[in-house]
Amino acid sequence: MEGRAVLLVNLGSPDSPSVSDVRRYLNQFLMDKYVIDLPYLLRRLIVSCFVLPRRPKQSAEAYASIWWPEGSPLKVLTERLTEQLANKTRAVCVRYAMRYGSPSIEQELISLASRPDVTEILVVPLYPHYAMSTVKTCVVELERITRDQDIRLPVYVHPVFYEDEAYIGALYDVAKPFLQQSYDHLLFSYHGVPERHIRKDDPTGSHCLSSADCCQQSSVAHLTCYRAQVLKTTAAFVAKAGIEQDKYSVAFQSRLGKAKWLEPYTNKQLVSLAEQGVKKLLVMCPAFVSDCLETLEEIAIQGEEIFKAAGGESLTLIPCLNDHETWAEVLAAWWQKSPAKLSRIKG
Ligand SMILES: C=CC1=C(C)c2cc3[nH]c(cc4nc(cc5[nH]c(cc1n2)c(C)c5CCC(=O)O)C(CCC(=O)O)=C4C)c(C)c3C=C
Ligand SMILES: [Fe+2]
Ligand SMILES: [Fe+2]
Repeated sequence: MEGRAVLLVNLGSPDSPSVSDVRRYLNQFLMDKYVIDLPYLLRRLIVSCFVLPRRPKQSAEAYASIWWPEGSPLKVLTERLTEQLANKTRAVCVRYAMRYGSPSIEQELISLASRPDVTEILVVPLYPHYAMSTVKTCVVELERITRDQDIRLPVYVHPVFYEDEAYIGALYDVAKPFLQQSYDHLLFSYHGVPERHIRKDDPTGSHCLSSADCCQQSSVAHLTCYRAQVLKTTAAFVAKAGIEQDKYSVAFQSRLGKAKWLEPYTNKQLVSLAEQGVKKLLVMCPAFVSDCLETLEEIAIQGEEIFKAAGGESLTLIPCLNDHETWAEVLAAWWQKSPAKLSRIKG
């Protein structure tokens, strides 16, 4: 692996919680055709007329409530993970980039490719599960950059790792101290996606979301089915942690717009759990590798309010993998993976 550099890629955050920075970030994010997958003019209309007039102010307030003195939690945690990984590998260089905002993938890829000691680059998208709005957009962006910038050295992408034993082990290491305390229920809250995204990516054209148990049947469609993959993460985690079937459930958060997203929705599930008599609730969010607005604000602040208003007593958020030592060790083992287990970007 001599000459291999590593680039960790996360989603991104605004530069600051000011309304103008949040507006710029939301515009870049939501104008991505893999996030709002509509024809350009319709997407432009929706983003400009329905999202940008009001959402930046609301989101800026939410960001301000979780912002750290060093910056956005997602960005600071990705930076700390990068440092940990650099200390644990012999990679010539370990850097991070953000799909939206800064530092951009383009800037970091150009900088790595221009170093004489770098002979190949391993990109690790920090998403355990495939989704067009996360992994696909990242791969398409890498293809564009290598083509436009004429990057000739091999650029490899690490595959999704939703049921990788080491990843599940790291999730368990982080969660163990919380699971050892008394709790009534564990909720797995995954970022949602529109159902349309899942159907669009289904290579069979007919399997995904065709029945309530389609994700339990074996199908080639699961290579790109976000729902099947998050259910596999959940199953692997509860098997590892020995959690009984009546003590956990799965829900999907962060819905935007009027389209149907994966169900059940987290906010409704929080009310339903409280109404069923759950008092002490644990929530973990394995779709996020780093704590961010969606965990620290949507779950730990808003989610707690919803749960308590419906009769629950406490909601405890289990942190994401962040810069946990075990997670950095898992990544340190992955950096040496042979090209046969990675996919190469076609420039
Ligand atoms: C159509 C809209 C969106 C899709 C689809 C979507 C998928 C998706 N997102 C993440 C991870 C994160 N999303 C975050 C914030 C965020 N997401 C959307 C919209 C969609 N996401 C918006 C508009 C925002 C911005 C905040 C807001 O205004 O609500 C974040 C947090 C970033 C941070 O700065 O902390 C993450 C992380 C995944 C994994 C995913 C699909 C599986
Ligand atoms: Fe999102
Ligand atoms: Fe499926």
